[in-house]
Amino acid sequence: MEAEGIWAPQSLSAQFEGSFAYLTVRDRLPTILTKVIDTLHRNKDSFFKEYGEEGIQAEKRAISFLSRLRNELQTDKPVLALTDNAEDTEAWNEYMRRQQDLMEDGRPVSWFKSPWLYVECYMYRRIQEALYMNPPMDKFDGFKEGKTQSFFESQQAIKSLCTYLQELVTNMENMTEIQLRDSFLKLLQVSLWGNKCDLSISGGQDNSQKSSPIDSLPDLQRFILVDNSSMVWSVLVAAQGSRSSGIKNARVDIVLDNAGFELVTDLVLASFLVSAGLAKQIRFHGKSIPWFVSDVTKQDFEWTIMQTVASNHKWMSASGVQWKHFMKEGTWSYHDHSFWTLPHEFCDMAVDAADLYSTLQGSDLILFKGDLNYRKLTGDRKWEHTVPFDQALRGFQPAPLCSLRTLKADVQVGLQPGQAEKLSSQDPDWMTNSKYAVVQFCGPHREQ
Ligand SMILES: O=P(O)(O)OC[C@H]1O[C@](O)(CO)[C@@H](O)[C@@H]1O
Ligand SMILES: [Mn+2]
Repeated sequence: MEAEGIWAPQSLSAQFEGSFAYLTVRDRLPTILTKVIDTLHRNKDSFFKEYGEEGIQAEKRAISFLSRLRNELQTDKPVLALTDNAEDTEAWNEYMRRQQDLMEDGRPVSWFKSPWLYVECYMYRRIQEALYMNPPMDKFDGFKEGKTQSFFESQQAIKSLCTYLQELVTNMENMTEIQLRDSFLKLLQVSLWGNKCDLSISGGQDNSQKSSPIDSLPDLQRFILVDNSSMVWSVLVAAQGSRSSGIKNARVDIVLDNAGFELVTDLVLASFLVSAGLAKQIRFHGKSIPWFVSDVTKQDFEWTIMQTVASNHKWMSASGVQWKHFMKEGTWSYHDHSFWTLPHEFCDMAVDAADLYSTLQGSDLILFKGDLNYRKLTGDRKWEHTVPFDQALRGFQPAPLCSLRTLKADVQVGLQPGQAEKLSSQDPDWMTNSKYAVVQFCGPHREQ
């Protein structure tokens, strides 16, 4: 397969029976749809209270739409064009035509025959269509309850992380560069392992952080298969150097993944970067519609900061107050772009979302959180494990970038020869059980 003249292997797909993609489309996706349907049922009374009979009728129509969708999926029907006239509808339909052109012998694009990345994203967009088509349901987030619950279930870990952050901030002035580096590396790893806590891999089951995140780090170190953290540090230090010479202010972009505990770990890392003077500006990127069960939307982002402020734990609330202030003064900002909820591989961004690509070019470092972002970075393809990360990016290089990801899908590049074979013999599920992680960097850097 060729895109922009750069060769890439086949896409992962449910057409390969027994593959993780196959099991996801067969088992996990219908379960997620069933949960959304249940959630709508359970909220019937509140729809009635808020919107009266109109609310109940809209809920019924959305449920029947979702039941049909589940049936289409389970019986491998052709995927349908979207009809909701939203901002991104045409982009989705255009992408469907592109997929159709890739099908051999003119078979229709369908759930089990097409690329996994495409059909999985498509399912979440169809859930949104069910709501868009049935106002006043269009504002409803069927995953909100799960995200809220995962935040509350991780309270202990959040408190201990915020306490750690506030201690660092208090002692920052007396810290040597080595201590600063050490603290940065710890918080980067906390943000990395925060990615274990998504709700999509567990079909919406509790996956929250229970133990102290800092204390767990030494035991987890050996599960990091590629660790380019020192390159990330070098890039930050270099950007800071140019800032002191008055050339620019270092800007870090964080492409967020999940709400709940993971989001807090990202906020803590971002808070540290600003307090330590390693970044002057942080731009968070989130989703504009509910996505992959637990992904952060603007509403989740604001809610999380508000809840942190309102905590009765001294250091948690102090952290929340600080974050609210960062947002107010513009040091932090939240952005969403429809591209993050399209099915495209990131190598398409320069052409298909040129505005987003050029915005990202202004960054000194982009952190991509989580598994789905990794799948999009590498195109979710059957790469050999030893292919270099920058090759799998196929020209996607808006700025120095780093993926922080626990492995939940069977695509992994940039390993040493023999490393994958050894892992397979020790732990056959190493690519999907989220026990392993990578900190994978691409971009120019100087070792510090
Ligand atoms: O929240 P993350 O880390 O992007 O993970 C999303 C999950 O959804 C999947 O895309 C599969 O449903 C996996 O790749 C991953 O388990
Ligand atoms: Mn996610």
